[in-house]
Amino acid sequence: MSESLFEQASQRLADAIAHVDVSADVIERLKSPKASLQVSIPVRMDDGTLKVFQGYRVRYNDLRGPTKGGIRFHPNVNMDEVTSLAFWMTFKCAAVNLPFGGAKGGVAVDPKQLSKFELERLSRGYINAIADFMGADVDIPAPDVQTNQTIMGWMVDEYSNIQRRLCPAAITGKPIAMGGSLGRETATGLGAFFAIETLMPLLGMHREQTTVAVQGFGNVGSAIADLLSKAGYRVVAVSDSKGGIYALQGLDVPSIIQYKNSTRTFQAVYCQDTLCNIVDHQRITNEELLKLDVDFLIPAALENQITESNAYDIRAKYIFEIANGPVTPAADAILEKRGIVVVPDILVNAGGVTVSYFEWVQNRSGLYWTLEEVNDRLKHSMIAETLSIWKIADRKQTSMRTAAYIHALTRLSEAIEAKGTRAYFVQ
Ligand SMILES: NC(=O)C1=CN([C@@H]2O[C@H](COP(=O)(O)OP(=O)(O)OC[C@H]3O[C@@H](n4cnc5c(N)ncnc54)[C@H](OP(=O)(O)O)[C@@H]3O)[C@@H](O)[C@H]2O)C=CC1
Ligand SMILES: O=C(O)CCC(=O)C(=O)O
Repeated sequence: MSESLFEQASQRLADAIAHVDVSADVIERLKSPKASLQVSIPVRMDDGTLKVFQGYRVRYNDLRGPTKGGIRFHPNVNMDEVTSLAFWMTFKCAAVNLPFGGAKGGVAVDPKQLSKFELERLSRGYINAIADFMGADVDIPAPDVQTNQTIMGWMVDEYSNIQRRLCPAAITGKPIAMGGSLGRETATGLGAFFAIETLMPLLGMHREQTTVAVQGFGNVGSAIADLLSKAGYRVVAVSDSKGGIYALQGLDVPSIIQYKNSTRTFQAVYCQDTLCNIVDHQRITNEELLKLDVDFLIPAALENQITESNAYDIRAKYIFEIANGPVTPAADAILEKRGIVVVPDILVNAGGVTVSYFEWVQNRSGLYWTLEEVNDRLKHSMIAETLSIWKIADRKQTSMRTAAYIHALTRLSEAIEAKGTRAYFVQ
């Protein structure tokens, strides 16, 4: 029988434990989620029929602070996936030293099939169903796959209505007009950019000679492609759920973003040489994109994209995981043997939750920051944590992933030990 996603995720912890002096209590506390909730969400559809959707929220661990993590709307959402994502959030928040634990949520739905009003009713219904499970000091949701600022706006409004007071700090990634932070929308991409730029000199790489392929062209994929191409990297391939586009001489990313925003698909881009400003571009599949001969491969879509069945075909020199969990543990082992360096999700994509933290701080203090302030703080944090993880990998002779888990586990262990054992745990 194949392993569940959560069993795979847990292996990352096992790899790190071998390198850190942590007590059996700490390991035991981190093996399972603190609380998991599954809810049925009845939604009145525009045609008058009633549909019930399944929603999930998992609070994995709150020993470093209230739990934090996004909400995903996707047909494949299930408890195993949400638990894994909540586990990764726990280690991500600790890896970049945020005073948060980890959580994640989602609804099994294809939001592309819903009207805007149906989507709003579903979003409000989800919050209604999990309202007792969340809050600014308990659990703070945010956007993830196929959710965005608008949806967070409906959600925070619904939560505030339930509480009969404004609760901006209960959800981050909101519209600016509702207390959202400047810079949150681009934060995941920008955080990844700072991590990459920090590593460039250490890897002996130069922007202009570096080719990049990005899988996934949503919030984070389009942002990182744009930032890298503007900084002089050669972005040669991008893709969305329908397939990708490749041009050896480099793509005109801003034109593709504009086209994607107006059509929601790359299909049109393939046929629009003038819009892409490229002559020799070709259409590729997502599987082909992963196997391109590039310097940097950036998975920015979903988990389990690089597995033992395609890991031997990967030709990139470095993989920067912006998606959560795009490389399986079995693939990791193969890539490591082949000398391909994987820079892990819990570091590379931590910019989003970092600016979510800044949003929460601003909501609670009532003092709002400039975009420059937000981005400067993000930059400072990403550089510091990337260098710490790089140094651990060097000192302990481990992969960057294991180093990131060692870094996070050390902080989690301190929090767990500091709390001590409550009397009722002792027989
Ligand atoms: N949003 C955030 O702040 C954060 C996101 N992440 C992670 O980044 C990843 C992407 O999230 P985000 O950008 O927000 O999500 P979006 O929904 O904005 O974008 C997802 C992108 O992936 C594409 N996609 C979906 N399925 C596939 C597939 N099978 N092959 C290739 N591309 C596919 C989508 O295509 P199409 O456009 O056709 O739908 C879309 O372009 C996720 O793993 C998420 O957990 C991590 C940290 C923070
Ligand atoms: O911004 C947040 O709180 C969470 C972002 C998220 O879901 C993630 O990092 O995977």
